[in-house]
Amino acid sequence: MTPGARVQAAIEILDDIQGGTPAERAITGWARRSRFAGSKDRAAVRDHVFQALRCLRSYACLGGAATGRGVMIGALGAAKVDLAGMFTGLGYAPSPLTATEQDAGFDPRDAGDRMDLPDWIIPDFISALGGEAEANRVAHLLQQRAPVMLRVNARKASVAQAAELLAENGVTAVPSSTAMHALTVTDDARRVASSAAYLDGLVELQDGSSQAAMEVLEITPDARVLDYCAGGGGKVLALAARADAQWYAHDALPQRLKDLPERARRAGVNVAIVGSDDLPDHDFDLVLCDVPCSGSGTWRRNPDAKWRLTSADLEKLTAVQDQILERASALVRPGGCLAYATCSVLRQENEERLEGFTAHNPMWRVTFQKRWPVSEAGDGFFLAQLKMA
Ligand SMILES: C[S@@+](CC[C@H](N)C(=O)[O-])C[C@H]1O[C@@H](n2cnc3c(N)ncnc32)[C@H](O)[C@@H]1O
Repeated sequence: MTPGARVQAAIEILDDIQGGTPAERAITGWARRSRFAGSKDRAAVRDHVFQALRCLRSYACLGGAATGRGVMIGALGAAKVDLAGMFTGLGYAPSPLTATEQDAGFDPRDAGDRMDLPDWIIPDFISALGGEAEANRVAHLLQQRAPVMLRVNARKASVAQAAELLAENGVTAVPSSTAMHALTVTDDARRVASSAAYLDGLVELQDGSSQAAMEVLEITPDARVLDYCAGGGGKVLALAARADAQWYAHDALPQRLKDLPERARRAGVNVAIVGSDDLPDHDFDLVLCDVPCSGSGTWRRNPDAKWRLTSADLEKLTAVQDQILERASALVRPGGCLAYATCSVLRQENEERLEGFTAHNPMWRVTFQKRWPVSEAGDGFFLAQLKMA
């Protein structure tokens, strides 16, 4: 595909997304209809779409329209691409800009346009981040592509050994100060999944802030540790890499756990999967709740989510978070710990949930609480540890 044809494909996919189709489904649908597109074309089109979604409102201003075409005009203009050279109408390239389109763009003025956030969330976003300066900084980072980060499995390799092995397969990765075993991939992230370091369990894909959070949880030797919302198992695998304990994973949706056995095998650890009916009360030394959340600290990885989230969704999420805390707390043995984590920056999903929980359950107190900020080397993440008084 020519560069122009890739832009035209992105325009069509963005129109599909604006029409209500979730981004992943819109991209997959286009790829199925476009058998001529090779893997490099698919990656380039996906990159266009994801970057456009990160900056949907600001690009719509710059391009003068909130359509797929307007957004891509804004995106390419912001990237200083020669628009006349791209919008040629030749082959599958988009048609040339009309006179109206050439003059339609303007600089984003409103806060929501500048920050690329839905209007309804801006007050909460600013207050959660302690003021406009930090909110603008974070919003700006969410407009950019996220770093690709790896966690080196300390059971199998040092950070330096893992970086060396990755380099043999064409992946360049450098140590990150965000977490002890973190690497940031600086070149050819697409080769990670087929690299020997990945296939042999020396590295896992994991954001730096998640890694840093899993470094601070207290694990006593031989403890019984339950990852209550385990999903793909990223958190329990990070914990299992640093301590010897008995590891258990649970998820309300068991299909979410499907990759965990293979990931645990690669990592060289045992993680037992437990169903909801097989969870005895007061049985675990530590129960980690990495709860479902808005993902607002990770919106640069999943930018579609920031436009889909509504205030009603946020309310439903906080109700689920409360239910999880209540249920998970009953699984902790006397003297044990409960951990609560989100990848959200919002107070409603973090501090306010803990305030509500400890108000209803005064025997629990928060012993540790930390926010990891959105940065060049990590997503927004929140972790609290609670003990029974
Ligand atoms: C943030 S994701 C977990 C990510 C995972 N810990 C990781 O590191 O890969 C939240 C998970 O919670 C699960 N979940 C949702 N509601 C739940 C509930 N009531 N009880 C337990 N798990 C739930 C979801 O299916 C989802 O897999």
